[in-house]
Amino acid sequence: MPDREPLSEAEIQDALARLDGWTFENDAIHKTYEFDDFREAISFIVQMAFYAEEANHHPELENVYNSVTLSFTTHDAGSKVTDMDIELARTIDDALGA
Ligand SMILES: C[C@H](O)[C@H](O)[C@H]1CNC2=NC(N)=NC(=O)C2=N1
Repeated sequence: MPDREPLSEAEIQDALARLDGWTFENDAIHKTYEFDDFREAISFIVQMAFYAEEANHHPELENVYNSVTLSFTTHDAGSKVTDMDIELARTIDDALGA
C-alpha cells in the first residue's frame, strides 16, 4: 500500500521518469490527455473515476472538449506529492492505455 509521506523533488522526478507525460508543478503531478472527441474524454473520466474510487484517492480534473487534465496531490499529506499520487497515475495509465 503506498504511503502518504511527502516525496522529495528528486524522488518525484525519478518516479515521473518511469511514467509517460506527467509533470511536477506547484506540489502536484499533472497530465493532459487528448481524445478524439468529447464522448471519448468523458468516457475516460468515468473509467478513471472507478480507479480513483478504488484507491480512495482523487484528482483535480479539467475537461475542455476532447482534452482532460488530471492533477494529483495528497491532501492528507498537506497537499504534497506522495506515492499515492504516483501509484494512481501509473494505475490509470496502465489500465486505460492513455
Ligand atoms: C476521507 C477520505 O478517505 C480522504 O479525504 C481521502 C479522499 N481522497 C483523497 N484524494 C487525494 N488526492 N488526497 C487525499 O488526501 C485524499 N484523501
